[in-house]
Amino acid sequence: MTDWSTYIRDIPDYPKPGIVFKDITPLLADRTAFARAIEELADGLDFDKVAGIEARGFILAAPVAYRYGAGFVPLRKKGKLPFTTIERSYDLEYGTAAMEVHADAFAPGERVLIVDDVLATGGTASAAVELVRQAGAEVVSVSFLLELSHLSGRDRLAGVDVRTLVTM
Ligand SMILES: O=P(O)(O)OC[C@H]1O[C@H](OP(=O)(O)OP(=O)(O)O)[C@H](O)[C@@H]1O
Ligand SMILES: Nc1ncnc2[nH]cnc12
Repeated sequence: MTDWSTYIRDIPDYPKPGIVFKDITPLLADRTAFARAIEELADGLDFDKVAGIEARGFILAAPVAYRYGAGFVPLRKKGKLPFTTIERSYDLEYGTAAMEVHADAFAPGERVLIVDDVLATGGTASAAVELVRQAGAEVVSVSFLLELSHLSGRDRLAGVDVRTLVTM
């Protein structure tokens, strides 16, 4: 059993006063912890593609796709994708944003695993689920390194299979 919390540090008042930012860079920098995290984010799941959420989600989602022989699809912040896109707006713990995916990113019915680093309010992840479904694919699961349980993000993912490696 890995004690993931030893690799995640608290940064108070970042990026705004009152927010305790969970910094995962110590975990990423540790070869054993990083490899285990990639393994455990998707262990036992059956999927065709991994959709990664910009930006920190990309760091995890692309290695998961490579490790499990799946394709990778970026879910990007508005204005970054060059082809025709589908868009969704969402709220964050510290602001609002919009997310896009290429309209042709998935074949109809493809099985998709969504990967991100942190589940906080669930605004980002629920927008990602809607976006992937709107693009014609099936969301098999959403996997996170870390869940901030006091923000109740799981409530916004009701009916979706959710996996988190550590809860804080
Ligand atoms: O559950 P929520 O309240 O939606 O918050 C979680 C999201 O917030 C962070 O992303 P952020 O938008 O800060 O972007 P970054 O990955 O580019 O730093 C994090 O990486 C998640 O995507
Ligand atoms: N407190 C937090 N720390 C790191 N990433 C986050 N994303 C949303 N809230 C966050």
